[in-house]
Amino acid sequence: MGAETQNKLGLCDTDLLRDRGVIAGVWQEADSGERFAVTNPATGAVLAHVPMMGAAETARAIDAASAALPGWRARTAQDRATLLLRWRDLMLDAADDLALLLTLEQGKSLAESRGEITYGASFITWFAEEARRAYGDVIPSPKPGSRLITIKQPVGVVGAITPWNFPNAMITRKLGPALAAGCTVVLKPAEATPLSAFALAVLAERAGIPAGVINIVTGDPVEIGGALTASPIVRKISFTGSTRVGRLLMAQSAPTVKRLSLELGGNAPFIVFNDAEMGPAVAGAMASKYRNSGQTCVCANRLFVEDGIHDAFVAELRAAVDKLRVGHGVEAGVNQGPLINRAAVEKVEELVADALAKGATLVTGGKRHALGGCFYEPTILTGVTGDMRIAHEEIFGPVAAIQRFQGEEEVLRLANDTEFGLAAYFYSRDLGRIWRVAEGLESGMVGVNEGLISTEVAPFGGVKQSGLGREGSSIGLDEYLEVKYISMAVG
Ligand SMILES: NC(=O)C1=CN([C@@H]2O[C@H](COP(=O)(O)OP(=O)(O)OC[C@H]3O[C@@H](n4cnc5c(N)ncnc54)[C@H](OP(=O)(O)O)[C@@H]3O)[C@@H](O)[C@H]2O)C=CC1
Ligand SMILES: O=C(O)CCCC(=O)O
Repeated sequence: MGAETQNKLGLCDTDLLRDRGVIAGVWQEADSGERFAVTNPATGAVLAHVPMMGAAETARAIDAASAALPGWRARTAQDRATLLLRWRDLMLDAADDLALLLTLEQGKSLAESRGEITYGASFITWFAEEARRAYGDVIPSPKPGSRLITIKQPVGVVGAITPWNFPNAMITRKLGPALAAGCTVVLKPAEATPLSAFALAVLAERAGIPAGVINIVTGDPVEIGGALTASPIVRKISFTGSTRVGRLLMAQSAPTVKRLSLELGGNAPFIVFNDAEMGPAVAGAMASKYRNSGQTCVCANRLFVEDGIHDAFVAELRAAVDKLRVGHGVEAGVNQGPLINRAAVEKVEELVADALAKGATLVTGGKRHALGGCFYEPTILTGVTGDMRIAHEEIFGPVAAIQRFQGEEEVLRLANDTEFGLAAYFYSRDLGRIWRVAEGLESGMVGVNEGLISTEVAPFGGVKQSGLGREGSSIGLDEYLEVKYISMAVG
């Protein structure tokens, strides 16, 4: 890419903008020479053209990761940690550029992008530290003259497939533990947001992470996913994205019996009981619902508000929503960027139209924003009921869909009436209820009196059809390690 194109985006370090995949340390085009455009969802402007790779390039990337594996896993955990921390430092030094690139290709506000870069880097720090604590066990033997021990070893080559809603942090949440454990990776970032992935690879190279440890292929998701899952060399698939694709990857991984981490769709309930403190409940709903314009898998998807507090809560939520500022993420003061593409806007429109046709009430918003393109107005609907699509499907947009309820029993039944089980939130000041509801919710994560619960130190993941495994936390490293049991006769 020419220096002029790179400079156009306003990066200080123009070398961070790349437009090729990387295999065995070599930045390269697709075999066919074909490319596809990466656009800014706020303006439609083309940011870059990147390679349309497929099965053949993926096979070479797998071979590169396999060739790099013996050297990488043989290093000490301390050595890998040193390189990872150097990579982390470079990310933080380049935070402004990484955030700008992220906002340009994904749309979220610069403030949110900066937050994501810090959050993304935190996974590298955490797993660099955890790498040195991949302890095994000594097991008291049931027979004399024998010693039983376990050791932990890297799974091997990992295929990582990541989504567009967190173009930085979903990569570091997978590559941090994979590399720390001693695995090598073939990464397929989302079609909409490959530039953040390439920038991370540039920094990894500068940090001294050897060629072949991180390989990136962009292009046809079916071909790339097919090649990764079919390969007997790839021992694990780590995926974040829709439940539909997660199911597919699980089925495709069956013939080679791969390890799987699947972080899939959510339908988070956000429950406000009569005894909740109003201020924090509204602030939590704003954070949980409107972060990233509603495009996270842990966003409040269904808000259940108890009868006695319902009208006051809706009024306060509306006051807060009406203060949101929609616009291009790079503009000062904007906190609601565009949705990722036209299809996302159309899906939100369909869900809102279906709800209104079935009797929901529009409190505010409810249509495309005057800015046009991919912008949608922050919206509140009340009177939502279980027969509406919006109560069952992931909205992935800035729409608060509010249902009224009476009592703990009813709301637990409603909250659990979904095939998903990722995050759930509730607000109450009753200690007994807090325990009962936290235990009764069918979800992998629960926020009690808070709407933002993600952190690198805690296990992130779901139950039911929201996925398998956990990312972050000490458990997150185990997802990339195999336990080997060694039994020794010592005479
Ligand atoms: N859990 C979460 O965080 C996310 C949930 N979603 C949910 O999914 C909906 C659709 O979003 P979408 O971006 O289409 O999600 P997808 O699940 O389609 O995309 C996620 C990743 O999977 C890749 N992918 C798509 N099809 C295949 C395949 N057959 N084999 C292997 N990889 C594949 C995508 O590639 P490519 O980009 O090239 O298509 C992307 O890298 C959203 O509206 C939301 O409801 C979406 C993103 C994240
Ligand atoms: O939407 C996702 O897939 C991840 C949510 C971001 C986070 O809170 O970690």
